[in-house]
Amino acid sequence: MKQIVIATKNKGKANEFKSFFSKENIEALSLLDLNFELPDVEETGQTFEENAALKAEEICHLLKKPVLSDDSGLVIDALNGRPGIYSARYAGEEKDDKANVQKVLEEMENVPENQRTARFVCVLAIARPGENTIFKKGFCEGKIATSATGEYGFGYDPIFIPDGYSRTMAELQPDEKNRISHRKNAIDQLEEWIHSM
Ligand SMILES: O=P(O)(O)OP(=O)(O)OP(=O)(O)OC[C@H]1O[C@@H](n2cnc3c(O)ncnc32)[C@H](O)[C@@H]1O
Ligand SMILES: [Mg+2]
Repeated sequence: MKQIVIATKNKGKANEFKSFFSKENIEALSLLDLNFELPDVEETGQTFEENAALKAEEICHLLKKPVLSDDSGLVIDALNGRPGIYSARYAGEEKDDKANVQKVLEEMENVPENQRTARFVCVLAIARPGENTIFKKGFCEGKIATSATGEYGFGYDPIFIPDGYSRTMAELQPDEKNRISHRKNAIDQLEEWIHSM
């Protein structure tokens, strides 16, 4: 079976990639699956693209094979685009999903329904030894709920209501999230590269 390394230590993301790639008969291995220690790549970029490139290129350089990375986040209009590229560490360096969700809910407390628009963004980078890095970007439009509900997914899923739905992303079955998500929309654009693997 073909394999692809995903430069992520996020279990929720890793599981979604495993599900997408298994449909193509490719095994997706995250950094959590590799039985040697790889560094935490510092995400010092100012854009999703810069951070995705940092993660894919550093791990590609160490492993000497193609590596895919994902830099993603939640962009909220009423918060001028925050948490954006800081989504993972919005409430602090310990990357606590529940604390991040709570911080957003508090900041959005007095924002009326029609101003709660937001989108998930996913930038994928594929770094290959000796070649230029490829980027693909996907979005999922929606709005911010007034409380957290649902047990599926990860991150901000419990407070994100995708357009066309009345439930949060965390209330959707994983298969359903994976049909409409920002990650799915970015991965769909990888088709040509996947078939050239
Ligand atoms: O950098 P890696 O190791 O991949 O893992 P990370 O969790 O730090 O990932 P990012 O730097 O890309 O930060 C993205 C954050 O945005 C949020 N996020 C991204 N995709 C999401 C999704 O599908 N559903 C809910 N929240 C998501 C979630 O809080 C992530 O921690
Ligand atoms: Mg990160």
